[in-house]
Amino acid sequence: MLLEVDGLTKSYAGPEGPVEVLRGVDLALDAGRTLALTGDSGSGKSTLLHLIAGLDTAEAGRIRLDGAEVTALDDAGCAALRRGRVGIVFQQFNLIPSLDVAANIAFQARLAGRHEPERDARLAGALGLTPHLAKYPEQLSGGQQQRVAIARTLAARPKLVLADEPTGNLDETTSGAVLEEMLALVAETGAALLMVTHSEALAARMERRLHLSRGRLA
Ligand SMILES: Nc1ncnc2c1ncn2[C@@H]1O[C@H](COP(=O)(O)OP(=O)(O)OP(=O)(O)O)[C@@H](O)[C@H]1O
Repeated sequence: MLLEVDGLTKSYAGPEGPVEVLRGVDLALDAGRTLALTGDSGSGKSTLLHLIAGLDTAEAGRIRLDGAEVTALDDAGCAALRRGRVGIVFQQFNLIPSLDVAANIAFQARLAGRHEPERDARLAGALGLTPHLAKYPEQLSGGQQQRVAIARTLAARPKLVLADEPTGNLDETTSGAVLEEMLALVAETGAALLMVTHSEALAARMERRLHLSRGRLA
């Protein structure tokens, strides 16, 4: 199993004491599989993705990813895991302002030691970024920046893609292209895809769907 989550619990401080957002979440995802994660706004979907990526810590429970115990790693260990094996497409694009689009797309693949210029070029073409390769992030629209962030993640060929509403700012045609590229990565490399989405059409393209409600997945 590529990803196993057992009994994950997470609370945040609220005005009247801790509020439990996740109350014992269990999840298993195998390599080469796709899973849609749905749930109302504020149900804890982003929180779960952050915990899996090792960007935040849980109070209880266990996350195992590709043989590593994420919940037992320190910050440096989590960073190394993300660099090598996990691709993150979150709502903050985190592009590097001093690098042009081409260098932003190549950045993570270079860090992971897996840079292939032909792959970058193909992704840029598929996501409509070829005319923008020499531009800087500040010269792009929100949707263009989002596509650069997606291309950067897919260029690095991670074993697990964690995507939080990856097509939120995109029109239907571009959303379709993004989904096709994510599914192509799954088909080519056996990556697993865990996608948070409010879109019925996107969720329907995933093999499985889980709904987060009252702190639990069903
Ligand atoms: N750093 C934080 N401190 C306190 N509360 C937080 C924090 N982050 C999230 N929360 C709360 O935890 C709950 C879950 O938030 P989360 O962002 O995981 O929801 P979500 O399902 O991803 O929502 P959306 O679909 O609107 O993006 C919300 O009630 C939110 O207010």
